[in-house]
Amino acid sequence: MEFVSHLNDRLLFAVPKKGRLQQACLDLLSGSDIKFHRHNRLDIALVMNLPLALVFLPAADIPMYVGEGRVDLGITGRDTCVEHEAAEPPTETTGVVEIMDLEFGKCKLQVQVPEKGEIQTPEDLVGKNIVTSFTNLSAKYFRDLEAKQSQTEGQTNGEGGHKALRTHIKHAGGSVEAACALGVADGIVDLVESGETMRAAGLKAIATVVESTAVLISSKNPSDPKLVNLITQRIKGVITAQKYVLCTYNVERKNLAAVSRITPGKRAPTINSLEEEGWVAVSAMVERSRVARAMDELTETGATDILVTKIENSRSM
Ligand SMILES: Nc1ncnc2c1ncn2[C@@H]1O[C@H](COP(=O)(O)OP(=O)(O)OP(=O)(O)O)[C@@H](O)[C@H]1O
Ligand SMILES: O=P(O)(O)OC[C@H]1O[C@H](OP(=O)(O)OP(=O)(O)O)[C@H](O)[C@@H]1O
Repeated sequence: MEFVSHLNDRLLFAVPKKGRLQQACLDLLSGSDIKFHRHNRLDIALVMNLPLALVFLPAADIPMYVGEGRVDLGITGRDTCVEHEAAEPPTETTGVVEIMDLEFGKCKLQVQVPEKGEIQTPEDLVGKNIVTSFTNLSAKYFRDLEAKQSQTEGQTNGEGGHKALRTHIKHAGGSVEAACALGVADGIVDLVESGETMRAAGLKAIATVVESTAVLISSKNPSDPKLVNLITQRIKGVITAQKYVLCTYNVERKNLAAVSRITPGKRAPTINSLEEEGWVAVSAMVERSRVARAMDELTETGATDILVTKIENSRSM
């Protein structure tokens, strides 16, 4: 394909082609001024203002491409990275490097069983049927559990070899929560965020295998480390801008110590003197999630003219 010849000098950056992480990823790219035009049905897009190409791939496949060094950078869930690394026998991978937690796509990979059944603990599932999209992590989880059980029962692994897994791990590509009701599983290992899907299927969680958020990952030896660093700094700036707001207010100098405790800033608040004797103007970054409370406390402490402004973008070390 003629298009592919344009990729030679470009850093390849994989982003989810659909699903839960995609919109937040596109917002991050847009906030980082990574401009691209994606042709209809094409999974590769050349970036117009950087020597970069975006590759749109299923989130679960991204660690494989990055781990094998075929793609330099990627955004996906941490769950998919640990699933890739848990392959047994190990796949051909040099491993992925987690550069940054992106703080969205928060979920847990959990062992779930029917709410009204006999199974109460993960140990009760040993030797039974498990359905999951995360077969590597589930096999590892139950292998460890079986090893622990054997130890307490005083059994050994024989001649140093891997003992065969007694728990049956079966793969399903989606709608995993239906597996117990359909009689193919005694338990499942699947992602939970709000818990709505789990409860609707009459299931409950009995253990957590992995906690996950979206992460920025790179291969061990990216083709252009300087560009990787530039993109990392831009993305970090966008995430900080999303997380913080800028709070400015006026306060009497005598109350400065008290208000600085309420809005300590990321490093320290910026203080400017006002024309009015004894008064100062303060500006500080405040986490968006606690700004309303901070404004209440500032008012109680005598601050006035409190303004909160959205941060468009940011950059710091
Ligand atoms: N309910 C959820 N809440 C938050 N993050 C989630 C949730 N489900 C999945 N994720 C995250 O998003 C990643 C992609 O999952 P998603 O279900 O969107 O994949 P997909 O590519 O659409 O595949 P599928 O076709 O299997 O659904 C997961 O690996 C996980 O990190
Ligand atoms: O705890 P909740 O907020 O309900 O979210 C959990 C659900 O989200 C994911 O599935 P998704 O909806 O992406 O579709 P899938 O089942 O096809 O993977 C996951 O596999 C669960 O089914």
